[in-house]
Amino acid sequence: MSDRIILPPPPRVPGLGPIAAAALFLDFDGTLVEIAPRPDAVEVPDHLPDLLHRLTEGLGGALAIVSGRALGELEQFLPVPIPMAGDHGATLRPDPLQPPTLPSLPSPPEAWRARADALVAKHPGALVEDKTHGFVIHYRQAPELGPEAAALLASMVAEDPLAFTLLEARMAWEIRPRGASKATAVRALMAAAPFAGRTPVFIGDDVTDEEGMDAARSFGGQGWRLDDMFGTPQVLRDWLAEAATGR
Ligand SMILES: O=P(O)(O)OC[C@H]1O[C@H](O[C@H]2O[C@H](CO)[C@@H](O)[C@H](O)[C@H]2O)[C@H](O)[C@@H](O)[C@@H]1O
Repeated sequence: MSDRIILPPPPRVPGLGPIAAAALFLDFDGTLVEIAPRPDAVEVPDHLPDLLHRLTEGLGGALAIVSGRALGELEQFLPVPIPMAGDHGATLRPDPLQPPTLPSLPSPPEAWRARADALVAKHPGALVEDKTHGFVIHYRQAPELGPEAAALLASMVAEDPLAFTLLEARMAWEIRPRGASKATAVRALMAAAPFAGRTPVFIGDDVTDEEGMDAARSFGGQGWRLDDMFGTPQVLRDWLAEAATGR
């Protein structure tokens, strides 16, 4: 793999200067692709998988998708051999040719999931999404459910606060095990080649990305919010395409 890409400044902050020897950490939903009405309705532009593959090669392998999505879903949306971390860092696949590593983490009791199902059943359009070690209540199609979903999941986490935490996402509430986050994913990836020693740049759109951004900063790198630096996923994709040319 070559190592020829120098990241250009983001379009909204041109004074930032180019970044050589970068390691790029990219969030998926709302960052690489536009938010859709449902998790399964996301549209991935045809050119995006190949673009990410070329970028990864040009960065000497140091690009990873770091997402709240389950790894299997990421692999379907982006069927290219690049490093990935799914489930908010609970599933790591640093080497795309090796099986993922699954840190030992708790999973919520079945009864919690059943209570979430019962609530969602009363709100047409809402849905529950399963994760390897948790689940999400999505209320984008049933906005009135937001506060009740938050209260229900908060009451569950209060039953076992050492094992689980509540995460607010975009029109969604999620139960996640403690011990995994986008920060743990960045730290694990930065511990070894090809990421170690590079300048990490984490790009995300959501409150769930803040931990990944902070982790990147702790390695002397940068955490960029999509809104501040690019504005939209389309502008980010254009910037990635410019970076991939290596000029
Ligand atoms: O870490 P990310 O890659 O940003 O993933 C965060 C969550 O994204 C998905 O939900 C969000 O996107 C959906 C599709 O655009 C949207 O319908 C939903 O309202 C958003 O919350 C995904 O379903 C979750 O599993 C991810 O954790």
